[in-house]
Amino acid sequence: MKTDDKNNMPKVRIAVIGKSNVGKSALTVRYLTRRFIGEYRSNTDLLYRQTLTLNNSSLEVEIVDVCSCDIKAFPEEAIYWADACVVVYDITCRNSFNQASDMLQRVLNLRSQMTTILLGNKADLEHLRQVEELEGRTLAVQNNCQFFEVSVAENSSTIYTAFDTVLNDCRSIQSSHKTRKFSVSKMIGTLIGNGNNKVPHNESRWHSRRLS
Ligand SMILES: Nc1nc2c(ncn2[C@@H]2O[C@H](COP(=O)(O)OP(=O)(O)OP(=O)(O)O)[C@@H](O)[C@H]2O)c(=O)[nH]1
Repeated sequence: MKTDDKNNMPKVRIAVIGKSNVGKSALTVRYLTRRFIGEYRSNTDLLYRQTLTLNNSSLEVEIVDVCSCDIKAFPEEAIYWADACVVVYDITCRNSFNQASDMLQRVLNLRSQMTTILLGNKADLEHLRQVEELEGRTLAVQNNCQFFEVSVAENSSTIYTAFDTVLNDCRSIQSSHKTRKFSVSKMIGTLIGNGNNKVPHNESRWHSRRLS
């Protein structure tokens, strides 16, 4: 299990990706603070760190909010860094759905076992809808991930369900890795490596932010 070196607290890292303007920053800030920030302009990737309580235990959560990524500038580094990925689109923007579809494929090509969810945002704008809920659900099924439709603006409770699903899934994977690690000899571990298959990443280039 990934732990914080200082206090042994379990840690889960999440990458939030999707086309520009789908609400990635608003979603991240809403989840961590329950506040809605209407205009959130940023031209850099932001790394949020927060200690949360999940199932009565403390958990260090790190979320990288990848700014305006598209398929040409796919955030590979963030995908290798993270334990889980939240792919966001805007239900009023067909193009953002198409990009989410490409991104899902790309994520799963890089890390086929990664915990991934698909999230359709701006459900409050029903009159402007361009992507039916069933299309989102179908895309998620095709990519073997969970699907949620939410409105960050209206503070849908589904936002918290979605993130809790991700965190619970990551923690159970981390626990099973930990158990497995102790059940094989150090020699085998040395020979086969840790199986992370991760490329080096430079976390320091992300702007770090702690919200309260
Ligand atoms: N109506 C509505 N607007 C939303 C919702 N979520 C976010 N927005 C608005 O959508 C716009 C974009 O939100 P951001 O959070 O900046 O989107 P982003 O994906 O981080 O954008 P980039 O930083 O450009 O990648 C802002 O004007 C938000 O107020 C929502 O659920 N409903």
